[in-house]
Amino acid sequence: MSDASSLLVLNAGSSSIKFAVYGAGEPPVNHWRGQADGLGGAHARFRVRDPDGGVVTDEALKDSDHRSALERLLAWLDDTVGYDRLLAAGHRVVHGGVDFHAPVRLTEDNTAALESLSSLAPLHQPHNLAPVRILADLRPDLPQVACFDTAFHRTQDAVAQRFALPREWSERGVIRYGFHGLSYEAIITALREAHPRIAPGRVIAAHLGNGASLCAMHDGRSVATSMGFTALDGLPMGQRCGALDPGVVLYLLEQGMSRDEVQDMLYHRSGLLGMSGISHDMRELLGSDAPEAAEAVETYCYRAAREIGSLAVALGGVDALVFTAGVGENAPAVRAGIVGRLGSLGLALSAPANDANALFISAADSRPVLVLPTDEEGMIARHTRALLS
Ligand SMILES: Nc1ncnc2c1ncn2[C@@H]1O[C@H](COP(=O)(O)OP(=O)(O)O)[C@@H](O)[C@H]1O
Ligand SMILES: CC(=O)OP(=O)(O)O
Ligand SMILES: [Mg+2]
Repeated sequence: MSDASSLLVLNAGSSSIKFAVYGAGEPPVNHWRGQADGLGGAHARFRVRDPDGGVVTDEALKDSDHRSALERLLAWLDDTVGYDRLLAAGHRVVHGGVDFHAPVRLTEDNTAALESLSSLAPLHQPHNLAPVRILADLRPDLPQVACFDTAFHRTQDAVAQRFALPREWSERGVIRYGFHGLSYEAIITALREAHPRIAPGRVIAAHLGNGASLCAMHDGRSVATSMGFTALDGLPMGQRCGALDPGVVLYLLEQGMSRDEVQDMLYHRSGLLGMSGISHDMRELLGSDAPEAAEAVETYCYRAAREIGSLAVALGGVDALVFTAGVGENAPAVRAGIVGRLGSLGLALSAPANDANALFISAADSRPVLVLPTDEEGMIARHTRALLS
């Protein structure tokens, strides 16, 4: 495969389709990134940027459904790289369940199998897979590949994946899958390439974005992670509750809430939004002087620090900590609120480096603490290329 051919990468959500276009050489090189957002609303837009952030296209979408957005994207690709130059589409699919441990070429059968996992990732799975169906219809000859958020964690020991439930349920796939695996793989790949002394060590990565989780890695392999059976577990997130006493769910049901109402509350009305009553957006909470905003941020940092302590035990110590994703890459106050609680692990920040969002933000006498941009799309491009060549 040559760089003259292109790979399309899609990360589709409920109201947006994020995409990136790569040259198909080794390694794939990014040419454009973009998104169709506001889908389903009155102000859907289609935007494309070059790798320097320059705006290539920014226009309103006449029709705001996912199919129209993909039609616009394909038309733009036809004009830009040409129909024959597009070799494949690689998709982020959040849940691979028991059966999918590595990227796969999508067929009718495995697409249906992945759709059947939708209740395990209601925020993501149906939206990740809708474009697969639409593209299969619009471009039946285009190979499509699914890359899973869960796959990277399948190397974990059984003890890390087990719930303390009756064995029959573990055997039926009720285990800790873990998510954000493409992001953690991108982080370990970046460490291997630029910081080869850190990569093989005991590394904890904190992916703090809309969803948030932690991953403990040793020798570049996932050892433990904070998310479990679904992407609700672990850290409090923008709108999701994170780890919760399961007795709370029973109590809510007993109080007369329906299953769907409980699901809506835990996925959409909890986390930073629920605690603050103001917003799910960390930027807004950090800029607010309401005490509820400060309490929500404090709980977020406290819980992340506690969970980092738990992962440090799973690793038998920690050699480096990496922050990534929207909050991790851009919010010095959150990093300070977390690392300020981790002195007992030998971790401390340099305030000026942290405030500058520098690559290394640790104090001189601390183990390394880094800020690294994640690149889920780049990882998908690499997997898609590898699977097809
Ligand atoms: N400068 C910033 N300060 C604080 N939080 C930020 C900043 N920039 C982005 N964020 C947070 O990052 C979150 C989005 O993270 P991101 O990784 O882009 O999410 P996703 O890719 O899952 O949609 C936003 O909800 C916002 O709260
Ligand atoms: C799995 C998950 O939570 O993903 P995101 O952070 O994109 O919502
Ligand atoms: Mg994300």
